[in-house]
Amino acid sequence: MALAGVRVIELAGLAPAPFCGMILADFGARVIRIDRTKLSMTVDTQARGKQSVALNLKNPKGVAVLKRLCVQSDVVLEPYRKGVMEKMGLGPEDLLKENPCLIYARLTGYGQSGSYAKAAGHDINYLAMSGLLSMLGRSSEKPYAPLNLVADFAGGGLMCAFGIVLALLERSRSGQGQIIDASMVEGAAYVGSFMWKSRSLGLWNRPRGENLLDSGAPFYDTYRTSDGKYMAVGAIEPQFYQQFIQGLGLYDADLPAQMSVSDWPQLRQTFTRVFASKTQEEWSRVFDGTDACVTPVLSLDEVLSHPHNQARGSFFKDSQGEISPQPAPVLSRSPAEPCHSRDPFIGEHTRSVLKEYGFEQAQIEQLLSAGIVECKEAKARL
Ligand SMILES: C[C@H](CCC[C@H](C)C(=O)SCCNC(=O)CCNC(=O)[C@H](O)C(C)(C)COP(=O)(O)OP(=O)(O)OC[C@H]1O[C@@H](n2cnc3c(N)ncnc32)[C@H](O)[C@@H]1OP(=O)(O)O)[C@H]1CC[C@H]2[C@@H]3[C@H](O)C[C@@H]4C[C@H](O)CC[C@]4(C)[C@H]3C[C@H](O)[C@]12C
Repeated sequence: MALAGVRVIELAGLAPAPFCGMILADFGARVIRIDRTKLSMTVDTQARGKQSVALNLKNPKGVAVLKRLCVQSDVVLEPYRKGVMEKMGLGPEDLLKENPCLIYARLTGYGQSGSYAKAAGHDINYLAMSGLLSMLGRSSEKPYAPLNLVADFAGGGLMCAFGIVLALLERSRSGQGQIIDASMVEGAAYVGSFMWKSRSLGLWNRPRGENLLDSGAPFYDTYRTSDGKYMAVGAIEPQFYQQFIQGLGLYDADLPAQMSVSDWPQLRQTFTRVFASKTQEEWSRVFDGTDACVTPVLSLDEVLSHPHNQARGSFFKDSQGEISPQPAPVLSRSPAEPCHSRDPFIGEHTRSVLKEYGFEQAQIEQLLSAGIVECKEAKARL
C-alpha cells in the first residue's frame, strides 16, 4: 500500500482527526491512537485499522512516554486547542528538535494564529467563518449546514491527510519534517474555491437557494416519488435536459424555456407533479441507461445493493456486518486495503506498542501499575 512503513501517532480527537487517521491507515500507514486512561468506550467511530495505547497525559511520566513514541514516528497528528501540546512540552519545536524528520500535523478549527485560534468550535462555526454557510440552504430559509461534512471532513480530516502526504513526499527529497497548520475554516474555504472563482460567471448573483446549483433551478433538485422516496435531478446542459424532459413524458414545446428563471416555479411544479406519479424504482428504470442525469436518492442501507455500486465494490461489509464506503480513490498498483476486523479496544495495544518502541518489560510493568498507561488486551477465544 502507498503509505506502508509510515508510523503515525494520532492523539484522540472528536471527528476530523480520527477521519484523517483512518485515511492514512486505509492506505497502509501504521496508526497508533493515544487514548485517555479510565475510559471504557471511545467516541472514535473512524478507528478502522488503528491500534490503541491508553496513556495518562496529566502525569509527566505519561507525557514522557508520548514524547518517546512521537520522536520515533513519522507523523504526529494532534487535534487540540492551540497551546495544549506546548503546555505539555510536546510542541513542534520540542519534538522536531529531537526528530527533525517528524511531520507534525495540527488539525484545528481556526488555525494556530489569529484572534479565534484558542476558541472552542465545531463544524458549523468553521463553515460559517469560511463564507460557505451563507450560501447553503433553501430559498427564503436560514442557512443550513449539510451535516458536519464540509468543515470537519472535507476541509478538515481529508485536507489534513493531503497535507501529511505532501509533507511525506517533500521529506523524501529534503530529508526534513515540517509543521502542518490545518485550519478547518481555510480547508473548507479551499474546498469551496469554485464558489469564489465562479462568481464572475454570475452563478451566485441571486439570493441563497435561487441559483443554478443551490436548488434554485428546477432541473437541479430532488423530487418525491409516489412511494415517498426521492430522485435527484442534475440535468443542466441542454442535451441532457432534453433527455430528462423526454423521460418525464413531457414535450419541450409545452414548457417554458429551461433557463427562463421567472418560469422556474412553474417548471418545478410540473416536475413535482410528474415525479409523484411513479415509484423510485419505476423512475430508475425510466432513466437508467440515459444521459438525463437522474438517479435515485439512496439511503445508507441501500447503497450496497445498487447494481452499479455492487459491480465496482464501492461499499463493503466488515466482520461486524457494518457497511462502509471503500477508501477512495482507487490506485491501480497500490490500492488501499481497509481493515475488516473490529475497532481496537481502548488500550488494547499498549503493551505491544511500548515494547516495539523500545520500552523494557520492567518499565512497562511500572507504568501499568502506576496507572500511567493502561492495557486491555483482547481475551483469546477458546
Ligand atoms: C460525534 C460527536 C462529535 C461531533 C463533531 C463535531 C460536529 C465537530 O465539529 S468536531 C471538531 C471539533 N473541533 C476541533 O477538533 C478543533 C480543534 N480542537 C478544539 O478546538 C478543542 O479540542 C475542542 C473545542 C474540540 C475541545 O476542547 P476541550 O476544551 O475539550 O479540549 P482542548 O482544549 O483541546 O484540550 C484537550 C485536553 O485534554 C487533555 N488530554 C488529551 N488527551 C489526554 C490523555 N490521553 N490523558 C489526559 N488528558 C488528555 C489535554 O491535556 C487537554 O487538557 P487541558 O485542557 O488541561 O489542557 C460526538 C461529540 C460528543 C460525543 C458523545 C459524548 O461523548 C457522550 C457519549 C460517549 C460514549 O462513549 C459514546 C456515545 C456518546 C453519546 C458520544 C457520541 C459521539 O461521539 C459524540 C456525540
